[in-house]
Amino acid sequence: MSGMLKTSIATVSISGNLREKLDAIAAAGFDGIEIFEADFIADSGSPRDVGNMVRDHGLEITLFQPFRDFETLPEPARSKAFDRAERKFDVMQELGTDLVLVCSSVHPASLGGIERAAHDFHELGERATKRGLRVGYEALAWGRHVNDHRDAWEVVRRADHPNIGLIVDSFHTLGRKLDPDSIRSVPGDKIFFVQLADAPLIEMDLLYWSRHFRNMPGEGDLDVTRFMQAVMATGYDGPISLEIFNDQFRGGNPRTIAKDGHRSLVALMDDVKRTEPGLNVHMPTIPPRVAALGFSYVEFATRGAEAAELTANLSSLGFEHVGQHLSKAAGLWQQGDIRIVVNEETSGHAASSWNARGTCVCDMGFLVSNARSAATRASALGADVFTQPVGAGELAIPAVRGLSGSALHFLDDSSDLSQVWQMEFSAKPAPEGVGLTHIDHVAQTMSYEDMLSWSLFYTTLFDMTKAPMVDVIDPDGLVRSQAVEAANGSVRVTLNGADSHRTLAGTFLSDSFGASVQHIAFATQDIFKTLEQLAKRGFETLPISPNYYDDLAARFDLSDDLVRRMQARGVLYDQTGGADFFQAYAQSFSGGLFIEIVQRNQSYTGYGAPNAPFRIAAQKRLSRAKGVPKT
Ligand SMILES: O=C(O)c1ccc(O)c(O)c1
Ligand SMILES: [Mg+2]
Repeated sequence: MSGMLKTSIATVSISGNLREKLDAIAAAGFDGIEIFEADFIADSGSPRDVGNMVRDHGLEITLFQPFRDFETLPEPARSKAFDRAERKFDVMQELGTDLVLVCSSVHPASLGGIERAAHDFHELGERATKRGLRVGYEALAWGRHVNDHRDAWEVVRRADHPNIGLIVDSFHTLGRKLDPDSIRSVPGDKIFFVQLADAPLIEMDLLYWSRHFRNMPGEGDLDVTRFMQAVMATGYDGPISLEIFNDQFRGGNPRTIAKDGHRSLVALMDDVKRTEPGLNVHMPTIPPRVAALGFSYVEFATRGAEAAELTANLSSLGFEHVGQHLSKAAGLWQQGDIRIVVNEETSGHAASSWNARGTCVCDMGFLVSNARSAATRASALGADVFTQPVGAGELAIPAVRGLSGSALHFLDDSSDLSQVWQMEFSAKPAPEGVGLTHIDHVAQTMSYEDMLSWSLFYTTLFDMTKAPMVDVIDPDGLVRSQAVEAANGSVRVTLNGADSHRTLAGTFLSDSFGASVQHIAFATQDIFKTLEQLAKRGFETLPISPNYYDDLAARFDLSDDLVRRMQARGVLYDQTGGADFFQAYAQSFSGGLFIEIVQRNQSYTGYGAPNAPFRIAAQKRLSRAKGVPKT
């Protein structure tokens, strides 16, 4: 009987030289690799050396690939193809792997014909058997004659050879919109190998899409779970292997990409088990995705004058200092359900965050359905557990490392964790303040290439889904924004990816020495009432150009009075499907952090992206006027 399912990844999926790739793949927890011919040719070691190097990393070579343009050639090309195959067999034996992938021919001279192909594969099977090797046939979505896994299976079936089997690849099946359930009728022992990849739905040439835009299962839009359910239903028990051709990954950090890949496989197989419990999936059981019910708190690391500026800001926003930590230099500021911890410790996590990047969000607490399960699932998905010494009278709250090493704590109502505010801060009841009720969303700014990693992080750990990607137009460049959201919007995080240093997000990214929370949006039920009370406290909103309001009156059917009131308070407006959205901004503090105030009609699901160019222009105008360098 079989043991645990083996995980594998193709060496093309990540950057670096072969040794760097192997280090990253082994560290991420994979069992094996598909070795791409080019990776081994580029290495200076002999095939035997390369094989040993792979095994020294605790990895096995699950597949050698690709062997191209083999089947249905006329003579003399046909004989040459068999000669080429024999040379590859030599290499495989030296490397120490028994399975080769033959992808369907794109050769202009190939004749096609299922029976002719089956005949060629039968003969190849005979030759492979002499060497103790096996051959898998994969239909490329753009193959000249065979481009559908059902036809590849018919070739394999008719080849009728124990050493000839089928290789399925989720991209080729799902990318061509073929029904993955057609795989269910293939006998599991005739599927020799399974390759997995997702991809964003973009209309383009299949080959170009496949070679440049594949990504990890869960990072794209294909139903890889359904594909994998079909594969597992056949009784397949070979390796599950990622084969990701992606321009960005080729230049990315090999360790991050490998980790993301392993995370995607663990989450995928967990989804497969949960969606179709009857399947025999030999993977360790992990807790299900955790419901994210709200933000419990956001914690700033700060010090001295910046701390004074931050608390003055909070105070002008209607927050009150409701408690002080029993042993740490950390104050709790609250209004409604919004808790902000202001941490001025000179040692520990907050201190090192402040040392590295100045005033910043060093920690967030999510209220979840079950905090312990969240931590267990997070570790199973490869997150780094975060721990700090727990002082007398303090609770050990489970946590992992989030964006850029920041902490992400899990709290729930079902255990003593809900007592933390009383126990550690002797917190007074929260004031109503100016009517800010809860955190609507937190915006994390990162470099564009980190966006997939973090959306995968949130959507595999929590019961959260991705909203459609939005372009935020900055006067100096484009910022991509991807929101991840819990059902009914109880937790929303926007991931903003900058790739130019001249955008507001890009400037923040370099000034804050890495990815971090750039803004926090607080919700109110009545933005005008809230802003009126704030004005009395001397709070200043970001001034918006009068042109914006002329345009607004032209774009939407709004009363003159409403537009006038918006203009008076610097309120921006958006509407989708009849649902209103109002937003206003506070002036930035501490190197570009800022606060947003929103009033969201229940069914408005966006973030006011159409307003971003005007808001960003206003922020840049203001920082220039204040003489803040570089923006
Ligand atoms: O793009 C290709 O040529 C290619 C090669 C081998 C594969 O397994 C594949 O899915 C694609
Ligand atoms: Mg493939």
